[in-house]
Amino acid sequence: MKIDGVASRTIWLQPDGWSVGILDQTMLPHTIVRHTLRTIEDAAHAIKSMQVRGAPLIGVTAAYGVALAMRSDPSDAALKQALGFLAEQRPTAVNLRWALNDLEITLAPLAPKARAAAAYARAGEIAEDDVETCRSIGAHGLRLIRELARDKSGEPVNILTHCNAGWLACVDWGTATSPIYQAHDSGILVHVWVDETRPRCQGSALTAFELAQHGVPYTLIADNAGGHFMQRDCVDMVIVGTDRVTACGDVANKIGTYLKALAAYDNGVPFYVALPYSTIDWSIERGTDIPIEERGADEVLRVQGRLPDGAVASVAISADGTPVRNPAFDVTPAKLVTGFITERGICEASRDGLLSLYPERKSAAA
Ligand SMILES: CSC[C@H]1O[C@H](OP(=O)(O)O)[C@H](O)[C@@H]1O
Repeated sequence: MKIDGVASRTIWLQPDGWSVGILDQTMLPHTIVRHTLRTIEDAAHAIKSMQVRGAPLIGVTAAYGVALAMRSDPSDAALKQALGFLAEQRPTAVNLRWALNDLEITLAPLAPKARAAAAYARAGEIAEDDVETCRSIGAHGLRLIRELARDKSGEPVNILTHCNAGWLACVDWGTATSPIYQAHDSGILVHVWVDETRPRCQGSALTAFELAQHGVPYTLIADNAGGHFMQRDCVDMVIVGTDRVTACGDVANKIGTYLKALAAYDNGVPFYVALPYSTIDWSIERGTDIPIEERGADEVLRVQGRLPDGAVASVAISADGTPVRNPAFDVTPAKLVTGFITERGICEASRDGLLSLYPERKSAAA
């Protein structure tokens, strides 16, 4: 996608052929800052600090983190240490484990001297696969939006989304936003209700930013307003992303998603989850088995913003010493999900639904 009219991605291999560039998402929307990752520690910090975030992008960053580690020390011990170190950075998005498993399978059989080049090649393949996968998610999701548009008599299709499952959560296109971009680009009138998504405000800081850059009409709303707009027939569908879907269709996503799913269910609003194959965790069935990341208190106690003089600052919004819990994700049970939008098509949120699109998994899922 584009930033100020210039084609941009969230992560890229630098011209030197080994260091890795990233867009620092903790500085958006106020400033565009790009960093260079030169070590596995840089990659781990980028994931942990949420300079890069979003399940697919976390996976790609981890893959390049392994490549950086292999450039430094390709030994068996170093490979094992690198995989374990990166896996510790964030627990919920299954793409992190998926990518690390992929790199382990790719690199373990190789002679150490061959590992760095193979790791960079595989990380690049994973990144390019993510671009095509997200484009395909958009093509399938476009069909749903086009069907809704038929009944709108020239009015926009109103879509609510939560957090950021946009191109900033991936390498390009996004998951939840890809159908929106493709509908907009094909001339279908769309409007997006953007949940601000406290406490990290990925909606107000990231989704609003990328939709504005693409010229997609949107309205930023408080997280607590979504149910009200659904009740007033202002929402035609909900599309969110996900960090992990179980083999039976339960969905882990940014905290607050479950509440939106309840409001959608109560108001008969279609609730879709967009995801790539790499976000399906075939090893677990129940959403309650998904590890939920607990993040620091300051994310709730403080907000970052731009001062009148343009400087970006963090300010406290609660009294010092306020006790905080900060779960970063929640789990939406499959029964509240209308369907999944994947790179292979659309299916119901169930084991059978997922296996209808991924039949090669039937033996493993038995
Ligand atoms: C396409 S994955 C997007 C997914 O990841 C976000 O979490 P975070 O910003 O903490 O990495 C959020 O759950 C999005 O739906």
